[in-house]
Amino acid sequence: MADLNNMNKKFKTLDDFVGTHFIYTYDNGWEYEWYCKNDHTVDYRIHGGMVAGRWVKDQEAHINMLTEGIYKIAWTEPTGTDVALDFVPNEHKLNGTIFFPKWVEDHPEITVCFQNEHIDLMHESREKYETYPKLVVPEFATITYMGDAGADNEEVIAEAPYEGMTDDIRDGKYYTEDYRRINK
Ligand SMILES: C=Cc1ccc(O)cc1
Repeated sequence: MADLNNMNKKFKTLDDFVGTHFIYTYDNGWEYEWYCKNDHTVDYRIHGGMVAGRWVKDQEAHINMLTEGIYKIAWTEPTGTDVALDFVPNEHKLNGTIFFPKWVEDHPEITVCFQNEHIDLMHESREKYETYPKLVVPEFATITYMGDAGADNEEVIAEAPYEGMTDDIRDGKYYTEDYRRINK
């Protein structure tokens, strides 16, 4: 049986981190949901902030354990946005830095979609609009949910975010005991 919301989980190894599903709120109020799908892939959904509504599956990422229980993840996106996350899950916190190209700051609505179905539009937009100056957003975040979804679970991030979704997940109303979606 998978642990749905295990805020007491203790992280030691990279294996402890892979397969974990997190929800967290940045100090600027932006709420994100992020899944370490395997040791080189992440899925995520954005619930609050400049690009709320955006969701992404199968983003390639560099995922490393820096020292016991501390993890660094970095990737570059089809939009040209770069992301670096430092997770300290045993303390329920992380530090994230997002480097947005100017065009995403100017036209965030273009990126608010299920990106996997609009990769060409992301590539066209990053050529068409301005890259610089970049908008750098460095923030600490507080983790409000940690679930053991297991690796390569396609049901974790499988639909667009909706109002109240993160409450449903935290309240145990969204996934079954074996971490499948309840309402499909
Ligand atoms: C732009 C993507 C993104 C995903 C997760 C996160 O914490 C910050 C940015």
